[in-house]
Amino acid sequence: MVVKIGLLGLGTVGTGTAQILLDPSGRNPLLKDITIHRVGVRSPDKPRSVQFPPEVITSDLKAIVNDPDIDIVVELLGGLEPARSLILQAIAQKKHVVTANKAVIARYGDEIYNSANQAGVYVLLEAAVGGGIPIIKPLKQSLGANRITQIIGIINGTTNYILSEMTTAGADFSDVLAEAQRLGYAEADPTADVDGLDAADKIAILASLGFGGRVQREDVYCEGIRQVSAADIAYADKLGFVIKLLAIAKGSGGQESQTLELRVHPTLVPKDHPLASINGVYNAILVAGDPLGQVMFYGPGAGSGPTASAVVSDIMNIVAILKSSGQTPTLDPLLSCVHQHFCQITPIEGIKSRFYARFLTGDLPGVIGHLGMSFGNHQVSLESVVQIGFQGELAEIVVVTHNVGEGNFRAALAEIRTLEAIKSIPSILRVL
Ligand SMILES: NC(=O)C1=CN([C@@H]2O[C@H](COP(=O)(O)OP(=O)(O)OC[C@H]3O[C@@H](n4cnc5c(N)ncnc54)[C@H](OP(=O)(O)O)[C@@H]3O)[C@@H](O)[C@H]2O)C=CC1
Ligand SMILES: N[C@@H](CC=O)C(=O)O
Ligand code: NA
Repeated sequence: MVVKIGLLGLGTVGTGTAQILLDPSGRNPLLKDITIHRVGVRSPDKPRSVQFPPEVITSDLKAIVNDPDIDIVVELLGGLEPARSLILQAIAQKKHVVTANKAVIARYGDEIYNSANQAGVYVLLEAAVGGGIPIIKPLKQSLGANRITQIIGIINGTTNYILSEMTTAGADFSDVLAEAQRLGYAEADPTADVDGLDAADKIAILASLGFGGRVQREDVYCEGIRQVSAADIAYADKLGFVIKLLAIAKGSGGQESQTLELRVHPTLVPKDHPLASINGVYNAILVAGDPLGQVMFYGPGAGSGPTASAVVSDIMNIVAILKSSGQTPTLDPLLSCVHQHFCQITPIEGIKSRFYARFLTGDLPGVIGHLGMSFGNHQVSLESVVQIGFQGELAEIVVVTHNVGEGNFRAALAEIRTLEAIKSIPSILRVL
């Protein structure tokens, strides 16, 4: 039995996927039973690094999802539309779907999985989070015996690449972003990477799997890396931290958790923490659960080959099922998406964390005392206060707090902004 693939998209990930499927020697024998039947792109005449006969390539994507010969639709277009409609149409035609599209799944997962469960088909998405790192299937299967309490990850390769280059080479933000785009790591619109939206899509998916409920994408609190400056990277270094864009999901009771913390923001990570040494396009996801303790998944989080490796593993899973049963009478609950309810998410004001804040002040006696007083007025206790240097006439004071309520911290800052000596607060970051 030969399984026929309809490949939607032949860009960075589509090309990597085609390259694996067209070169099966030395890989799992299942790959020899897969053929790329049709390929859908925007511009069929564009020169490509993988060649297909002209009749295979088309810009008519609807014809692919409706083609009765195709068993599995592999959606590697990106963006919300037409990707969402094509996935739904493929499901309606009772085709299995493999996708790398976290943006669509994070927003329309509810609609897509309800349709897929009704149609009795799989929608697999290993490539959507962590690129080549196996994380979706481990959360669905290998870690299923645990009560998951935390998922903390560096899950955007582009921003990790940018922050790493800014830290090690003192490189300029826009130059590094251009290089990440050239290397195929960034989204078509890199705003999704830089503003933390891509990481927010991904943590919504991971939280849903780890905590056994669906997640509304708009409930994920999200800050990107635009406000992270060379000065903050240097101060963090002096204080024993590196700055990383972290995605965090926490719940106290595994799948019975009443509420979840769900957030993405640049974070000062202690240099001895396992996530501190994850650099470049690499991603890492730390999962904590009972009775497992902690496990960390690490590897290339973006790029053509690594992401394609995850796409093809999903295709192989479906091919193995099709070959062993000839059909899919009931969906395997460890591979499909069975949960129905939506998780409650704690608003960011209700979350406790440590903070780093940098102040530019007049170089006057008593400034540090006034700062300490204002923090104290709002029950914000301080771990350290240091005056490290000057910017022109202004003194630069950096404060790191203990674990405090976000609401208390914001109230203290509001009071501090009214102090005459405080000229500006150029950065406020959270500390792990
Ligand atoms: N790049 C990466 O490292 C990773 C990407 N992903 C995800 O994988 C997916 C694909 O990303 P990537 O390969 O980088 O994207 P690219 O922009 O490199 O490729 C997109 C492909 O889809 C085709 N396409 C896009 N829109 C349409 C449309 N409306 N009609 C017809 N064809 C269309 C393009 O056609 P044409 O070639 O003619 O322009 C192109 O072949 C995205 O969901 C992304 O988030 C996930 C993990 C890592
Ligand atoms: N743009 C994403 C690609 C993979 O999901 C990233 O940089 O991580
Ligand atoms: Na993955």
